[in-house]
Amino acid sequence: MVLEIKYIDHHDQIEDLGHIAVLGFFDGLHIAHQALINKGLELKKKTGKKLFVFTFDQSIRKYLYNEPFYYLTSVDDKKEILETYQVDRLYVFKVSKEFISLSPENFINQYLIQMSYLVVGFDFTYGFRSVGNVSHLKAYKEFETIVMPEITYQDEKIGSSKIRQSLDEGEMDLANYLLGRNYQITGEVIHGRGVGKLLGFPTANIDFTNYYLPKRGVYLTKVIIKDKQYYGVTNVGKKPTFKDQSISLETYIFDLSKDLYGQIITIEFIEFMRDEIKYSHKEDLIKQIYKDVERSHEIIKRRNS
Ligand SMILES: Cc1cc2nc3c(=O)[nH]c(=O)nc-3n(C[C@H](O)[C@H](O)[C@H](O)COP(=O)(O)O)c2cc1C
Ligand SMILES: Nc1ncnc2c1ncn2[C@@H]1O[C@H](COP(=O)(O)OP(=O)(O)O)[C@@H](O)[C@H]1O
Repeated sequence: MVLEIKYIDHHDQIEDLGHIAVLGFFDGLHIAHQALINKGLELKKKTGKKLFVFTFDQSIRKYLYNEPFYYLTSVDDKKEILETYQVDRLYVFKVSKEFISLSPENFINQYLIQMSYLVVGFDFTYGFRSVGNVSHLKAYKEFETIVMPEITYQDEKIGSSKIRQSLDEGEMDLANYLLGRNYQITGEVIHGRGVGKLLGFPTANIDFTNYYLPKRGVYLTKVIIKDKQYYGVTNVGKKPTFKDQSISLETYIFDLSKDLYGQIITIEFIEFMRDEIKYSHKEDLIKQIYKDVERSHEIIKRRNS
């Protein structure tokens, strides 16, 4: 099903009447977010109404504090995931000074008053200074508000902070469990320094822009290129063996030999294998990468058996 995507700003109004709106920033679109979407889907099946998801183009908190935001899922990632859920439309609020100044009442009146159902999480807040909350929403008689309770994992709230923490620790099994899929980064293949080919391991360097990077080191990954799937070994890091200290995300892709520059590819992180090492001789790094490739084949076998 093709999902329609509409960006809206503080001038826009929503013309559709009587549908289901699931609201949230949804960074990660993890299993707790998926519970909200599933609730919306259940209502859609029961009532025949359309299912809309409302999200924001960036984190309002980071916008307020003027901090950079490193996301777990881009808007395009969210669109792709929601396509598998029979969501009819994705509305993306464009965060701006005017948008965040909307009072809670104006926010509801402008965008949501004509909906039949609102589905939100227990800690959802909205409107200027986030003063609108779920009890305010429940007071509206125009629509029914369904509040989804907190979902926990080992007594902790499942959320993007917990996922970021597991990515920081290289705990990919936990991160991927909480996400309900493998953590992935999609971006354009850009030029590196051309050293990879000289080492005998050409690597596709990805422009990861504002994505949250997992712990520095070497990973077994899956690589998706135009719907075809490969395995690879990915290095996230500063390549301490060399002088260049910039962080890169680069992958040696198995069973592939072609020019990838300019293509948009997806890297899925499966398992953290080791930390980055600073070698005095590049020959030792080459030997280590041979070992990484060998070990990654063993991991693939173990995981697929
Ligand atoms: C599987 C793998 C493991 C790597 N491990 C290390 C490492 O431990 N230390 C290091 O300095 N660089 C490591 N690298 C990065 C290489 O140094 C890098 O691929 C090379 O510098 C090529 O950079 P380029 O893409 O800019 O040409 C690794 C790369 C791969 C693909
Ligand atoms: N198996 C492969 N895995 C990754 N990239 C490959 C592979 N085969 C060919 N390439 C191509 O080679 C380029 C990488 O070569 P490399 O010397 O590492 O250059 P750069 O420093 O620009 O990344 C990739 O961007 C891609 O176009």
